[in-house]
Formats: sequence, structure tokens, C-alpha cells
Amino acid sequence: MGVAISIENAVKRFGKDTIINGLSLDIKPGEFFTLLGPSGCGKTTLLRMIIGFNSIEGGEIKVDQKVINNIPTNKRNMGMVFQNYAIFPHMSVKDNVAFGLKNRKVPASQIEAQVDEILKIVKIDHLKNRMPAKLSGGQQQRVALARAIVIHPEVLLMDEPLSNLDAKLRVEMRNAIKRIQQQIGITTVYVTHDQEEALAVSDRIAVMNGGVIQQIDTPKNIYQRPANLFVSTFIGLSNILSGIALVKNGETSIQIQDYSVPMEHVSQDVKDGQNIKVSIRPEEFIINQADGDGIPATVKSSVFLGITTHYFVTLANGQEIEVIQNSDIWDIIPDGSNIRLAVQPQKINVYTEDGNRNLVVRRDQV
Ligand SMILES: Nc1ncnc2c1ncn2[C@@H]1O[C@H](COP(=O)(O)OP(=O)(O)OP(=O)(O)O)[C@@H](O)[C@H]1O
Repeated sequence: MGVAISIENAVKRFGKDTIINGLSLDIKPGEFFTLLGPSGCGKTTLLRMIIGFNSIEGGEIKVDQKVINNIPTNKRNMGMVFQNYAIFPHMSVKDNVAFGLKNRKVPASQIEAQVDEILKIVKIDHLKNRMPAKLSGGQQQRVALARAIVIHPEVLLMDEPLSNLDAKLRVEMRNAIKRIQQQIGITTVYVTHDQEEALAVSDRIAVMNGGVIQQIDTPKNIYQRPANLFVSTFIGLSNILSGIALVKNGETSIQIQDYSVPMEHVSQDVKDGQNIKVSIRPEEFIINQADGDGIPATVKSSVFLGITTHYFVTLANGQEIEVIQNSDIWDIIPDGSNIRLAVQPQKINVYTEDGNRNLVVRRDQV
């Protein structure tokens, strides 16, 4: 089911600029693999290298162990869906989808059945005689998807396919894409800069920055155990605080201002007195009264958003952080209130001072 893709030490240069310098990753057969990162980090460049629109200046790209560096795009058996759909405006839905089959010299007697089957999978079989101008954005993207998968490619590549759709349709289409990908079991490489979309659809995500992979992991681990401070702040909201590690009698704790938290699960090589950075999601704080446990803080302002209430609080050292709580029947904590912010030890991520390494030992890595 599906093919494996292996990228080994890939290098991409445009003239004198090196955009990707020795990037490696492995994509499993049938996997929904997403490249996620800020604008300009090289996601599209890498995707275009996989399909062969971009040359590769070093390293190898393999499909099922076979090097494909010099195989032209039309021989790679890959389908691609673009942000702007790229469907033919002068052809009906069914002719758009049939196009790739005709090109591949599939006998005319089989084309209609294959087109019908795919149009059913992407749920636009009722629109088969429509012209693209009379389709909504979501329907056009379904045509583009149908056109990419009708040729039964080994790999499906998608470059920000939902960016042109409005928010509601994006959610609907991402669910459709995920369902179709699972249904046909095709190895899929997906590019987006929308974190929520990446978390929702992917089996695994590669977070990139400046042409370099920062972390490859499941959506849950990317969110809950970011490998470094870049990932921690790029994905979701994170509060970054300075602290010190304390190691006494073999027991490690971390000290954030006057709040001390025992940490059973940090790396053995943490030294007593070592400066660290901790990252805490806004929703992980527990708000205690001023005489309770936690980091002392003062509520500066709050915003009630229905399900949650966001508090903007100032710590004793002047740092401002954000705390998100489920709204409940109790009153919103008034501005100016003194509180303490506690957190469960396992909800804290602890990093080296430079932010490059997460010192938490994950249960799945022990
Ligand atoms: N054909 C090209 N010639 C020269 N430089 C290029 C070319 N294509 C991309 N680049 C450069 O490579 C870098 C990565 O671009 P790329 O389009 O891969 O980023 P991206 O992560 O997909 O960003 P976005 O989310 O904005 O699409 C950018 O600095 C870009 O200017």
C-alpha cells in the first residue's frame, strides 16, 4: 500500500543561493506527511524537487529505494494539486479529469468508468458536465484532486491546496482530503503554513525553518513535545520563561522565580544550577490564589471568548504572559488581582538555555 519516499542529504541551489543544504527525511508507504513552516522556509522548493519540477544539486531522492533524481516529472508517476487549482477552464469537469487518462492512452472504453469512479470518490459526480467557471472554489479543488488521483499515481503532492478557500470550506475540504487519502491509501506529501490544518490531516509533520528540518513527529508530539523553542513558538501559543535546574540527591527540579517544580522526566545530563528555558502553553496554567502555589503574577487584562477566557498577566520580573482558562460559571478574575500560576510538571517543556534541545525524556523514547 503506497510507496516509501526517502530524501537523503538533498541540496537545492538557485544560482548562488543555497536554499536547502543537506536535508534528509523518510516518508512511509501510505503516509500523510506534511511540510509545515513559515513563508520562504523551502517547503514548496522541496515538494517541487520530489516531483521533478526542481533539479536537485546534491543528495538523493528515492522512491521505494530507487533513486529518481534524473527521472523526468512525467515518468515519476506522481500527481500534484496546486493552490490555484490549475484546471482547464475550457473543459468540463469530466473532460478535465479524463485529460490525464487520454494522455496516458487509456482506451476510451475505460475512461468514462474511471472518471465516474473518481468523481464519486471526491463527491462531485453530479457536476460532471459543468464548466469550471460555474463551480465554487471547493468544487474546483475537488476537480483538481480528482484529476491528480485518476491516473493512480504512487505519490500525491499537494501545495497549499486550501489557501484560496474561505475558512469554513477549508475545514470541510481538509476533512474530505484526509478521507480520500485514507480511502485510496496513497503516500501523500502536503505543504501548508496553516498549523491547524497540518495538525488535523497529517500522520506526521516535518516542521521546517530556513531550509532545515526542526522536528519530524506526530501532530500530538509536535504540539505537546516540541523539539526546540522554534517549534514551540511556531506551533500554537507558548510562554517562554527562564529558570534554573536544581539537582539534589539525584532528584531534579526546576525553579521558575520562587516556584519550584519537581521534574522526574528530564534528561540525566542536566546539571545543578544550569540555566534553562521552559515553555508552557497558555492553557496549561492552573490559576491559584495569591497565597497558593505557583509563580506570582498580576492580572493585567482579560478577554472573554465564550469557551475560553484569555488573561494577560504580568510576572514579578515584568514579563507579560498569556493564560487561557475554560470559561466557567465563576466570575472573570478582575484586572489587578494578584494570583499564582501553577502547572503540572508533565505539561512543562524544558530546554537548554539556547532553546535548541528539549531536555524532557519522552515516555515513547525511553
Ligand atoms: N525559482 C527560484 N529562483 C530563485 N529563488 C527561489 C526560487 N524558488 C524559490 N526560491 C527561494 O527559495 C526560498 C524558499 O522558497 P519556497 O517557495 O520553497 O518557500 P515556502 O516555504 O514554500 O514559502 P511559502 O509558504 O511562502 O510558499 C525563498 O527564499 C525563495 O525566494
